[in-house]
Amino acid sequence: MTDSIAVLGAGKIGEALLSGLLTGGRRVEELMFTERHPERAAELTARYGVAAVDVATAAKEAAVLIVAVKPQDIEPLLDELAPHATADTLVVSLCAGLPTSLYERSLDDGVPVVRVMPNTPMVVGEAMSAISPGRHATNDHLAVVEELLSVVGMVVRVPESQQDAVTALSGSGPAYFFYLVEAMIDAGILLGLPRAVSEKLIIQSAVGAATMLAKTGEHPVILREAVTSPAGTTIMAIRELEKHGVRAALLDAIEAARDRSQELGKAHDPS
Ligand SMILES: NC(=O)C1=CN([C@@H]2O[C@H](COP(=O)(O)OP(=O)(O)OC[C@H]3O[C@@H](n4cnc5c(N)ncnc54)[C@H](O)[C@@H]3O)[C@@H](O)[C@H]2O)C=CC1
Ligand SMILES: O=C(O)[C@@H]1CCC=N1
Repeated sequence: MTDSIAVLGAGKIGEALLSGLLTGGRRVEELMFTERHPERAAELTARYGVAAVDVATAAKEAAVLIVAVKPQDIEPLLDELAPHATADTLVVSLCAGLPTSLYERSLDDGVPVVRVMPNTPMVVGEAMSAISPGRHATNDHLAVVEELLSVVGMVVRVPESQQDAVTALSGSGPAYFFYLVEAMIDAGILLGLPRAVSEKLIIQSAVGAATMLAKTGEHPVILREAVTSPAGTTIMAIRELEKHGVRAALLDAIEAARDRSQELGKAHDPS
């Protein structure tokens, strides 16, 4: 099993990872984090018992450093990290858009970097994480990251050139499903159902549909056709979705997210 792990920047995704790792069997003593805001650090230590440390301590004590700050905050973090990271430190970036080359330019030659796009369902052990090696990351480094992240969900390897698309699909993906669920609950309210009933109906339908997708291996079209009776209720709803361009809206939305991921990378590229 991997040695100690430090999360650098314990916001939403950093906390989701810490909590997922603890639920998945990691011991508190194997984990640590850095956090710019002391109140936030105190809150997390109180909640999980994990120690807040400084970057120098994290780099000295942890075998894996997981960067989870906003892309916009990466430069000061790299300035802090650069004097301490060596070829024995594995740096794992969770930051949307940021290429491994950005880290390699700032850190000593030979520091291995793995770029990861996870998602928040890691908090319930159902993350989808895609990982890509930087220039100095070997198969062994990828295996370490796979082992670490498999505790909180599924892991796939992708070429780094696909990471902006992955970010738009599975990194942001949970938000699209939450948005859809929110809108469907509102529809229940529109039809006069009590909110609690509407929430229960839609959330269990989402769980059921997701479980069917995951467990039957059937294509979504086949599963949808099985719900859609001739001249029935479902086809009336599908016609409205098509009329309102929901499919095209999704294609545009995910393309916009991919473009934003590319922009975030370019904003930190001096060339
Ligand atoms: N929220 C999500 O669903 C996902 C986020 N990501 C990526 O994870 C990263 C973090 O995102 P969130 O957790 O949503 O942001 P966040 O703003 O909730 O968390 C970032 C944390 O880093 C801390 N921080 C900033 N600079 C620091 C420094 N120099 N030293 C120590 N702590 C520092 C901030 O105080 C904050 O608590 C981003 O790069 C994002 O692209 C990736 C996948 C999913
Ligand atoms: O919205 C964002 O930029 C981050 C990256 C993927 C999910 N949340």
